[in-house]
Amino acid sequence: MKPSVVLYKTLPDDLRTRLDAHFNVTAIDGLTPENLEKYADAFRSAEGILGAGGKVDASLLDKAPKLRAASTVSVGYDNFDVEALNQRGVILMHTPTVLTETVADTMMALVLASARRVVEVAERVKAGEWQRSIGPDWFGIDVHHKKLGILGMGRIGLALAQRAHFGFSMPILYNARKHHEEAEQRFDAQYCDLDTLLKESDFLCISLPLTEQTHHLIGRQQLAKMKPGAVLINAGRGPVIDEQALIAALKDGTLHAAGLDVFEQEPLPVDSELLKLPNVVALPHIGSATHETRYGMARDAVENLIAALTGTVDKNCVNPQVLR
Ligand SMILES: NC(=O)c1ccc[n+]([C@@H]2O[C@H](COP(=O)([O-])OP(=O)(O)OC[C@H]3O[C@@H](n4cnc5c(N)ncnc54)[C@H](O)[C@@H]3O)[C@@H](O)[C@H]2O)c1
Ligand SMILES: O=C(O)[C@H](O)CO
Repeated sequence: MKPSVVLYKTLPDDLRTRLDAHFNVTAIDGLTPENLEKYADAFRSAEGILGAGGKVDASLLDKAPKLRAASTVSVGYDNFDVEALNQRGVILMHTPTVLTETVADTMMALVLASARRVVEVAERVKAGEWQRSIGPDWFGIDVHHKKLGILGMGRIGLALAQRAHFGFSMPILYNARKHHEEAEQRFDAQYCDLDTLLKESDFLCISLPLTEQTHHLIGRQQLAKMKPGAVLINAGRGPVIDEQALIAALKDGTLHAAGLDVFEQEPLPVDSELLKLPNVVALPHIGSATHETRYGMARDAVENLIAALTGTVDKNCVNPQVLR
């Protein structure tokens, strides 16, 4: 008999067909409390779950006693209680690598848009304000040759460093849990502590995961240490930055601008102060959102679940210790 799985994200037709060939699939539209109750039988018999978003914690796992594998269509897995998965021997699979270059493109787009005020001035053109040659009130700041600080030199940080080094002649500074030899050798990236990164970066780009250690890592004190007129970019996870402290730093001119793909609350509430600030470029968590990359992530998530439940896991596993 095919293993039962709960699918909580819509897949492209060919990937759904592939999933159906391996599993008895119950498709639901998200891990809402209502769906957990409505599809209680499906969760009770599920050996696998596949989807994106929603909390997977002990209370959900208690409803799925047969669960052996969870496959997320994302690289970030801060919405999973990994400790609870480990205790129950559940493998967690994710989709690193396939999205790395696309997310680095998004970060570079945020760097350029924030520095050159692309969104703000384009809106002014649409509003009919371009009536004569523009003056300094439309100008931005240069990107090329400025210092780019990367907080979180992992897969995405490295791909961003490549773009900044070769494309924009930017010196690279970085902070991470350990030295990144490839970044140092290929892009002449210099490791430094967080304080130095804050003080010296013209552009501080965050590509960190959300963990207990990174939650509000950037708060009032850290923002105060940043170079006057610096630009802050975040495409890691929203709660890495204390959003109220960021709003204050943008309002009092400590920062030139911010380019944000992620927020403490998503979707960003429409009454957020951030949306009232002209020096904020706010994107709706589109880091990996291209047709090609979102398809690749869904494909990898399907293959990950097939490997975890019916084959051999040799990559993309968050907690390989469970397999031993
Ligand atoms: N905006 C988006 O759509 C989007 C898309 C993909 C990933 N992300 C986010 O980006 C994160 C990074 O992805 P990745 O593939 O580069 O991951 P990765 O694991 O390759 O890199 C993470 C880096 O962060 C560093 N790090 C972790 N904790 C740290 C700490 N306390 N202090 C300093 N450095 C620390 C690690 O050393 C590593 O260098 C994901 O976890 C996810 O949250 C966002
Ligand atoms: O972690 C990721 O893959 C992206 O943020 C999408 O959730």
